[in-house]
Amino acid sequence: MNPQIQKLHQIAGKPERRIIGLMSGTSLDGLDVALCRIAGSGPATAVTLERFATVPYTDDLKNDIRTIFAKSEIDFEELCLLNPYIGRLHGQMVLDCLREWGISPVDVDAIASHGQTVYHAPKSQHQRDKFPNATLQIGDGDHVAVTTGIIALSDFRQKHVAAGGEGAPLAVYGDYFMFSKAGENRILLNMGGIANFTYLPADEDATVVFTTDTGPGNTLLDAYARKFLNKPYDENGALAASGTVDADLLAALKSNPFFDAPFPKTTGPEVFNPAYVETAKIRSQTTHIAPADLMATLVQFSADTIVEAVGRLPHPNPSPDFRGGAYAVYMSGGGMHNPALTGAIQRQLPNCTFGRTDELGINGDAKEAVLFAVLANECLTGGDTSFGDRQGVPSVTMGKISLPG
Ligand SMILES: Nc1ncnc2c1ncn2[C@@H]1O[C@H](COP(=O)(O)OP(=O)(O)OP(=O)(O)O)[C@@H](O)[C@H]1O
Ligand SMILES: CC(=O)N[C@H]1[C@@H]2OC[C@@H](O2)[C@@H](O)[C@@H]1O[C@H](C)C(=O)O
Repeated sequence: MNPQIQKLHQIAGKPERRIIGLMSGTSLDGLDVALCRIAGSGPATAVTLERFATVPYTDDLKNDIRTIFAKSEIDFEELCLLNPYIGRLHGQMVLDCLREWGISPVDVDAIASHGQTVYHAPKSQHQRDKFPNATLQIGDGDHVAVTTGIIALSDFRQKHVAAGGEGAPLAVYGDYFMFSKAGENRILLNMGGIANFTYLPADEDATVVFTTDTGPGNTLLDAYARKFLNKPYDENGALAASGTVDADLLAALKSNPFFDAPFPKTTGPEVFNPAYVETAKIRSQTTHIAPADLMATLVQFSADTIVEAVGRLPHPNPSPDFRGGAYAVYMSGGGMHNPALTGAIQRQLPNCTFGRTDELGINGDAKEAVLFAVLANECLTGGDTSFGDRQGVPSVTMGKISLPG
């Protein structure tokens, strides 16, 4: 037997595995590196987050990625070059983190690498009959494995698409395994570039849970912070807090079929980008809106679309203590650090309690990276949870395996 297959077999049989989850999201702020200790699988998954770091992307790398990011027309050579380049870079970033943490690569069982999403095109968006849902992540797993000498699992989203999903959101699997709690109706709200939430009903029914994108989280805020402030984001929502919401522009921004489509659904910066905002400005005759008022309106747009999606949740199998729309909301992702955004959400959901996933043992900035470690763990050792026969939440394990030698 190939000794590496033997090693894979041995890792899959261990009672506990050390897996590094890697996530670099749509904000392009950096690579999240989460070193996890994971025991069990499925609903019995137990995760300890041992170390976490965000390795910032250089401006040079951000600019390189932006040349091909979320665009329908790109330089194909750039895409081809960035695929191995990002794989190697992510591998090197893992090695740098391990050195800093004083941990040897031989003490890590696997890396779970999300890669860099460069284009996301669910059918609802591309609307071309003969083509399926589609999504593309680069930073090939073979380069991660060979660079680090550690077995890598990667490209998680393709199996989801192959099995009938949109390739996202995948958070439902990790959220259900890690955060579902009998007796509490929970919402796990992640506010990254795009916002999404997972619905975890109090009866813990796996055939009911789902995650859905709700629309923009920080992506539009960041784009205009770059323009108005020459900064990567509007720190603590300061500019937004100094402005006033424009009702006409807000209505124009909300006028998109994505918001009326059923759950679960996905979107991305391919739809919600500055061109979308500029079109809405023209439609609402607000082209001369002041920067602070535009930021305030964009914050309200993100907040309202999150709140309105929560308001449309079904309430199946309510538990005896169901409080009619009162959920325990646990936030994660960079948007939880923006009080303008969290305030606008909390004001509109007075019956909900709000906390961060930190209270549940997982740092909210690390949650998505941890998710991929959990998905890799499931691919290696689990895979028998049935999420039912529903569109968007196929009962499959995900991740392709790259051997380092
Ligand atoms: N102090 C802060 N004030 C305002 N915004 C903040 C603050 N800290 C972080 N953010 C926001 O969080 C963003 C980073 O969030 P995160 O790392 O969750 O995004 P991501 O993982 O790239 O996104 P996605 O989940 O869509 O893939 C920043 O770009 C910024 O918009
Ligand atoms: C295609 C893609 O990379 N989507 C991301 C993105 O970031 C947030 C949102 O849009 C979500 O759908 C997804 O990531 C998380 C981790 C998910 O799949 O659950």
